[in-house]
Amino acid sequence: MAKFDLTGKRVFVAGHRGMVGSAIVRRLGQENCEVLVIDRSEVDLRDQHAVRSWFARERPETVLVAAAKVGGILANNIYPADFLYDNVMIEANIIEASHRSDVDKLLFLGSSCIYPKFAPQPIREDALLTGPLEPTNEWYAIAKITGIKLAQAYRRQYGRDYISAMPTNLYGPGDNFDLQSSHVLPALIRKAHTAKISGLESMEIWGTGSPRREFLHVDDLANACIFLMKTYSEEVHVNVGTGVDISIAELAEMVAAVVGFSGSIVYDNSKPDGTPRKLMSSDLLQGLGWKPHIALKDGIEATYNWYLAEEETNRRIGSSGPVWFRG
Ligand SMILES: NC(=O)C1=CN([C@@H]2O[C@H](COP(=O)(O)OP(=O)(O)OC[C@H]3O[C@@H](n4cnc5c(N)ncnc54)[C@H](OP(=O)(O)O)[C@@H]3O)[C@@H](O)[C@H]2O)C=CC1
Ligand SMILES: C[C@H]1O[C@H](OP(=O)(O)OP(=O)(O)OC[C@H]2O[C@@H](n3cnc4c(=O)[nH]c(N)nc43)[C@H](O)[C@@H]2O)[C@@H](O)[C@@H](O)C1=O
Repeated sequence: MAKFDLTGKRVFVAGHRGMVGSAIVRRLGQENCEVLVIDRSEVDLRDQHAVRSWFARERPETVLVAAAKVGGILANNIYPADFLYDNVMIEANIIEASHRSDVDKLLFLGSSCIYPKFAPQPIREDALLTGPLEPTNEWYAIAKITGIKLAQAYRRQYGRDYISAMPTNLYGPGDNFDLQSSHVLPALIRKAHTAKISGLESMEIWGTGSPRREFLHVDDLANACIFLMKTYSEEVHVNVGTGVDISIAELAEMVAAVVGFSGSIVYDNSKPDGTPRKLMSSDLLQGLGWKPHIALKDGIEATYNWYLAEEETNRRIGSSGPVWFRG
């Protein structure tokens, strides 16, 4: 298929207030296109009628699906119904409404958790559906696999150019720093910062510290999304990562060093480790000509600075809770 041109297009970013959606909106500022967004208070994306009506009225020409029920290992484990139901409804409604409204280009965002818990490393795209999932996030994973399959099904049955990208663990400005529902990297920033300013001797982290994860800055992801929108038109989903992973223990040391916390790190083994390792193969995406630019340490420094600025803003406006607290 021909390369896709965003120029002059009405581009709907679903989930524009989230970490990924807001990064995509920032990145689209470099394109000559019109960005459309919806507030959740106006349209709950789980509501089929509301979604269809909005599409019929606003007529987007292309769509990026960054809306989802998202959370770290604990939230995924505690709220399986929300992670399955919300995500299936959001993606099914948006993909079906896009087809009805004749949207021909759509990018669906999944997650590296779609792959089997013990997939061979680095995990290639063809590892999908080759083995059992990690139990802490199988509900979310099944919803995300459904999203990939929906995009493929509309391509096969209706010839739609609907593509899917599978990001690795993400972080950056706009992340969720609530300790119960967040992912590990923002949690470690907040824990190290709290321990530092409280003069604590230690900070506690979950699990054994031995699991390995791959981390990508959200601005790199946003770049990859636009790159794929413009250049990619195949049925197979595309992994988006750095190709490099790190243990949670090493990550905790790195975050503590950036934040300036010099106490000890204590492991709470009652919390789950989850998948032992999920390093994705980046061969497909890098073969297409894309690569990330933000090194992990630089990205953590920038994210910590963003966190401090948010905290300062809250202090100045006398907010009862930080704006980044989503508990
Ligand atoms: N964060 C990560 O590490 C990773 C994320 N991803 C994927 O990237 C995408 C975005 O994630 P991320 O930005 O981190 O998540 P966020 O939680 O930051 O953002 C999710 C967005 O979806 C919106 N949303 C959720 N439910 C509804 C609903 N029912 N109706 C309307 N809007 C809704 C939220 O709206 P509101 O702001 O109003 O709450 C929010 O804007 C997801 O598809 C996720 O699976 C993939 C891999 C890793
Ligand atoms: C993106 C991805 O994110 C999730 O999968 P995950 O990678 O397992 O998620 P996580 O970031 O929460 O944890 C990574 C590792 O870090 C350890 N860990 C230590 N200390 C803290 C801590 O304080 N908080 C958290 N959250 N984890 C901690 C934790 O025990 C685990 O070993 C799923 O939502 C999945 O569906 C998904 O898509």
